[in-house]
Amino acid sequence: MKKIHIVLFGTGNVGSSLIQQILTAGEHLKEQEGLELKIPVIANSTTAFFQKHNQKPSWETDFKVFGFPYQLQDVLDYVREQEYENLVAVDATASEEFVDNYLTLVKEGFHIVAANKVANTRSSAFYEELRKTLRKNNKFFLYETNVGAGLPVIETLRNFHRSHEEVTRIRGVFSGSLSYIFNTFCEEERAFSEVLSEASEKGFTEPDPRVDLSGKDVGRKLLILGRELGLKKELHEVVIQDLVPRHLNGSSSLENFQKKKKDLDLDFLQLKNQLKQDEVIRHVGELDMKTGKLEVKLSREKKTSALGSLQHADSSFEIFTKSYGEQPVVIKGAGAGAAVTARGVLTDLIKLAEKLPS
Ligand SMILES: NC(=O)c1ccc[n+]([C@@H]2O[C@H](COP(=O)([O-])OP(=O)(O)OC[C@H]3O[C@@H](n4cnc5c(N)ncnc54)[C@H](OP(=O)(O)O)[C@@H]3O)[C@@H](O)[C@H]2O)c1
Ligand SMILES: N[C@@H](CCO)C(=O)O
Repeated sequence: MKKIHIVLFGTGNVGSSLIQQILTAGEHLKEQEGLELKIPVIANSTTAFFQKHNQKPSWETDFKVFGFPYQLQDVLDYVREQEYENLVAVDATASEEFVDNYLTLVKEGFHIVAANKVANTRSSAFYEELRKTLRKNNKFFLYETNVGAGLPVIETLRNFHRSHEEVTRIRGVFSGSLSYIFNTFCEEERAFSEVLSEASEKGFTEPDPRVDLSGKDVGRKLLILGRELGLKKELHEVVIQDLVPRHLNGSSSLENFQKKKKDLDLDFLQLKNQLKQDEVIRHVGELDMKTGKLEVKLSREKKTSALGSLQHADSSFEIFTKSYGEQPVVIKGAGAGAAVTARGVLTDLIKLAEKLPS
């Protein structure tokens, strides 16, 4: 039986669903994959919990009762002392700062599986250094859920790139939360801020929903896909339509934004009122490999079009390549949500295990 030891950072929507899915899939993984996934350490931003035995369904209570304030070094010391084999750090945070730990984690013997998009969208220098450090230490970094949650977008693109298939363009609705927000807002007579709150409650938005509304989250996804295809770009080069009013942007607090988010309602209502009867608003990302342009913007689409007819929190990625010609390869489905994202992380863990010795 192959054993993987997971140190989980982040116990929010994605992290907690992942624990539940690993617990539920435990016997199946042992029987079908010959794989045992253990989670000896669970941590959020302030508290860590060292599980002396395997994880239990009661992990949340244990986390509250036995969790303690920690530094990363405490975790590193603990896992070294336990001599765990096949260590994996799962980054289910949205933290910019946590990514500062990646190089240390790799040097300390961890593979990394990340839902967090930050590492892949920092400077090219960091992007390269991380990959160099991974190679030098024979470690793997998997991050399928960085784009399209559980949808196999990165894997598909990587397969095209590896087989020398020329990807010319990718267009689509890259954001699950903004898909839900505009699908609902255009369909129903409700205030924009109300729909935004609902998307957050359903776990579709980033912890700070302005990361979605500002277009930064989709900008990141475009950059991640572009870099997979060999494009040398930085996040600041993505052309982004920012939907956050200036007085509520990153220089004001999240609390202030939550208090005043009704300020968004009038502008979006006016936008909706300008639509023709057969039109809807969609939040669209475009990556043009020929010009190297990456763009995030709102677009008026026909209700009957592929993007106009999207439902729920569905994303849709239209991938144009040389061999497929005018007809794109389309990957479509839930683009956000704890369950689908956690399933994508779990799939990455299984793929990682296949690469490791027994
Ligand atoms: N939700 C989705 O549909 C979806 C889809 C694809 C990818 N993702 C990505 O998945 C990640 C998590 O999303 P989420 O919805 O689960 O967010 P969330 O519910 O806000 O959870 C974030 C978790 O990260 C923890 N955290 C923050 N900083 C940390 C640090 N420095 N060290 C350890 N833990 C830290 C938080 O702990 P505290 O409570 O202590 O702050 C919290 O437990 C994000 O990067 C997001 O982009 C999400
Ligand atoms: N906030 C992101 C989560 C998935 O990355 C979205 O709405 O698409």
